[in-house]
Amino acid sequence: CSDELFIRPLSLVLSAAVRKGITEAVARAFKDTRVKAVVLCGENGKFCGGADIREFAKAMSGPPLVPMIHAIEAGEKPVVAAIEEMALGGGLELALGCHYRVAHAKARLGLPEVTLGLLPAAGGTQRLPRLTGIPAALDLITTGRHISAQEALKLGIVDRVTEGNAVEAAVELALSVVGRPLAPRRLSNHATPLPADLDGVFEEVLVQVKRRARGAMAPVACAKAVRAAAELPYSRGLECERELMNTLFTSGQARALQYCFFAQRAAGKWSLPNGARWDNSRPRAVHTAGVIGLGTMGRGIAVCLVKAGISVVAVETEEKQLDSGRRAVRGMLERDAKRRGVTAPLHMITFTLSMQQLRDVDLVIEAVFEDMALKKSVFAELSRVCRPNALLCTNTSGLDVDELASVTDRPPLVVGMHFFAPAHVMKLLEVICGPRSSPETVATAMTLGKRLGKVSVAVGNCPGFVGNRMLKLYLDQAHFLLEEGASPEQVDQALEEFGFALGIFKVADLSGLDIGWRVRKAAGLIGPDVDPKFPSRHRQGRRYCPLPDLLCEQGRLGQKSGRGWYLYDSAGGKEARPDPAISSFLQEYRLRYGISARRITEQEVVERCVFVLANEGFRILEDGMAAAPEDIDMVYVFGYGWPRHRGGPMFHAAQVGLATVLQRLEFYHRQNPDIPHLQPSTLLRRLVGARSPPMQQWKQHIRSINSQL
Ligand SMILES: CCCCCCCC/C=C\C/C=C/C(=O)SCCNC(=O)CCNC(=O)[C@H](O)C(C)(C)COP(=O)(O)OP(=O)(O)OC[C@H]1O[C@@H](n2cnc3c(N)ncnc32)[C@H](O)[C@@H]1OP(=O)(O)O
Repeated sequence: CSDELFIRPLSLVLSAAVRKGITEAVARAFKDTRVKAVVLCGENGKFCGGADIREFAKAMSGPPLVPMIHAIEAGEKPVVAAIEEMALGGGLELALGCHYRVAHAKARLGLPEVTLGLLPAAGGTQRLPRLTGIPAALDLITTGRHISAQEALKLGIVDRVTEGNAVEAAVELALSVVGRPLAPRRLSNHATPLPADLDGVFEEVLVQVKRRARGAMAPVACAKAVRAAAELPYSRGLECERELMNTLFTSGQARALQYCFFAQRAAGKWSLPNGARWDNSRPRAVHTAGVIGLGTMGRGIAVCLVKAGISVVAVETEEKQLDSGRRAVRGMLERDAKRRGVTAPLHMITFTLSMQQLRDVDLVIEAVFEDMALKKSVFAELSRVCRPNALLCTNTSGLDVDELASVTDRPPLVVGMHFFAPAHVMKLLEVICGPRSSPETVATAMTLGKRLGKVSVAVGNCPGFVGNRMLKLYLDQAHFLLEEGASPEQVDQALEEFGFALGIFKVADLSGLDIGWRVRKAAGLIGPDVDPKFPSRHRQGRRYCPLPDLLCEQGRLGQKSGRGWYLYDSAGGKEARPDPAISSFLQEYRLRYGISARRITEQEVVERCVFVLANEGFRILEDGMAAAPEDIDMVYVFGYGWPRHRGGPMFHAAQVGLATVLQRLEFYHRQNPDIPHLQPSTLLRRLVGARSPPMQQWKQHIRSINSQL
């Protein structure tokens, strides 16, 4: 119309073309005497998802963001951002350069650059603190969390929130402010409001960020940039922001985190050998679900389902377990509802001792004890009870999904849904596609995972699937290192320095050492043929470490018994302390077997534990149990505490250099010829022979792809 001009970016992201479009249109609008005010909005009801991450890997082209935003802020006509759906990263920075901001009530705002190993380098670290003050800006910039429009209003980030049409509300606001002075609306002119204890605030944030993401550079750089906003004038703060960004931009960490962003999305695009794919297979609607077994896993799964709006029938076999399950699930739902200020949806879950109650559900997730015979009896019973088209899913962590399917009347409707403990918190869902799982079944499980807020990764049906198959070898290395002279705390410290949230022995104590003990018994590694007093260090033709079995025999089961690889204050205690008894136990063990302890370096701990993961990842690719290295990496990042800023074991191997990984594995294998998993995989050798092509080309080097997916 005659006195206003709409400028519409062309897409979700601030690509070079979009920046060009905005720069030119704003210049035109500022020049055009008929235009009194400008409203900036997005296409298709989405304001902006930020800079185009794909452009970061290319040479910079198109107008840069910083001067573009500066020109908007410096303009003599009011510019109002109409924020629909989202203003993220560079998108929010663009909005902060506008003189006013109107958001739709459902919009989300945030500066998630830190999650990509970067910082908001289009003036965001300088403008936001001037608007909200230091603590709120530090929180948003160092965590990257998204906030609602209501929270943004409270923080002063937006001027108005509307339930109606945000563009219309922005136009109304724009017209109402024509002629008002713009200088007070330019955030770069503002002085940053300072907290009384500036040093204290920053010290606390640095402690928090280091705890949250050990070894990650970006959160620390983000805090430094905000500090510049507290101490320097805007223009100097901007320089500091740029310098910090330069360092981050070229770092391996930023590359790894951006890789994770795309790998996470790629994992959703599954395909099966029969041609079924994410985009040609329709998932079933799931309104009601059954959960069988209310142990730790079943409880978490039931909570996830209810929170996603699915009615649940939860089944247990005995009154006592049912009661404690009911209390636990209700407690979790109530705490969650309290935190979110809503009513707990307790009416959506029924607790019962009768399998008959599952007759009408759309899908069942079995989460009973990890025992094939027990699971088979449950699946046979489900076949009898459930409607013929109900999906039957198992939360097994490693058993043969096809063997389970074979006892049912509907193998195509059977699929694995492997959740990770605690199931209502952990983001990973391994969807195990049995050879007979139908495309619709896989599509339903993958889509349900997404609906539950999980990162669903389709994997093949082999012992341990992807995650636990690799974990076993990682754990083996850690145990062998103890035999050779390391202590649990030394191994854990090296892994935590590498970036793992928790070292492997702390994780083992947390999960319970008896879990692996039971699995080893079932695999015939412990049994009547093994002398309990003097167990051999070789089983089934390879080196075996009986240390964890010996610990379990002493009743040291981890946190739950107050003692495991570490000592805890009490049963269930959380604070792990090194235990002198473990040190003597290891010394006696080495003495008994004639092992002379040697000094083990941090490098050896990390290389053996981490390279063995990647080595098995290559074998998994060769076996067709994962469709791509990205899938393996996402399993490790979202399910096993792998440090995101190192991309995943496969990405890390590529970063270190495949030739180096090969050479180090050969070295360790020469030292330990009885550990077959240190022997480099065929695919790794072939890739090195082909001069280490990029990850996207790895699959081309598998001789005969026998995809199980
Ligand atoms: C030497 C120094 C030089 C420095 C020069 C650089 C200056 C930089 C200045 C400023 C820094 C600003 C940085 C940024 O803005 S970084 C980006 C920040 N934004 C984000 O992190 C948001 C990322 N996106 C999301 O969170 C979500 O995608 C969403 C909320 C926007 C939408 O979610 P949803 O509807 O679930 O869709 P998908 O996630 O599936 O995404 C759809 C599709 O779009 C792709 N995509 C999304 N966001 C981006 C993006 N920012 N860049 C590129 N591509 C993006 C996504 O990958 C999907 O693609 P598909 O899989 O191919 O379908």
